Amino acid sequence: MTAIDTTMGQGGASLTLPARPEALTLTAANTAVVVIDMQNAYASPGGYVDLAGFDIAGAAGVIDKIANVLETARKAGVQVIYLQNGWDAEYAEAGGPGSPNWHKSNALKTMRARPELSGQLLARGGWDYDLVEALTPQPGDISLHKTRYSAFFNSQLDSTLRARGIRNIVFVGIATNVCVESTLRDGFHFEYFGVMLEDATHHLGPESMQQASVYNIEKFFGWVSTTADFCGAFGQTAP
Ligand SMILES: NC(=O)N/C=C\C(=O)O
Repeated sequence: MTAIDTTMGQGGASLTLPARPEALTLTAANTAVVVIDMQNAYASPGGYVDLAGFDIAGAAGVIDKIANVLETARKAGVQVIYLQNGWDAEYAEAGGPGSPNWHKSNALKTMRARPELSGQLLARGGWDYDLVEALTPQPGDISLHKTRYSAFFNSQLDSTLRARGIRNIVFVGIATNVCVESTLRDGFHFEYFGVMLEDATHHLGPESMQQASVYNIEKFFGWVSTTADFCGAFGQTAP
């Protein structure tokens, strides 16, 4: 099958990333790895999603996969961009009762139900907001803050990507069916090619959520690949 060419003839050493439903031809320079919300809130016992009653057993497994992806990306000269989800310590950025976010956020709901947790969940400056230690950003990586599920909303992600000529976003992180999919969908509408590494993402809710996102992305919004294929393709490029 012919690969889809995302380089638009702009030159640079191109490579082919195996993906479904089509392989993609891209360059290290026109690609970024976007790490969605690998914070204690989403991946550590005692973090927000654990306290809110979600099963986080599968989260630990994606940390190692993401670490491999990031190591390969940095060596290949692919820009690594971290997103962290949350709000200021006073939760003004979360919106008040006039915001759907105030009503739907399970972090805010958990704190309302358990006032002893007030101020602890997803508040900038706290442990819950911090990235998991194993995925600490390295020199050259970019860290951005976001306040809603989509990393494109009210953030610097689009300008950061456009200023660097990046057209392809490789997604890793948590949660597949919430912030990863929301961001990939918005990226699609902003003309980015979104590729999700299915084994470097983890869902919230039943396993069928992961499968539904994979189907949605493969069929409508982007491409699905794996850690092994990403590392195989980019591991052979000189920076
Ligand atoms: N990072 C995410 O996918 N977050 C999902 C839910 C939340 O932040 O409440």
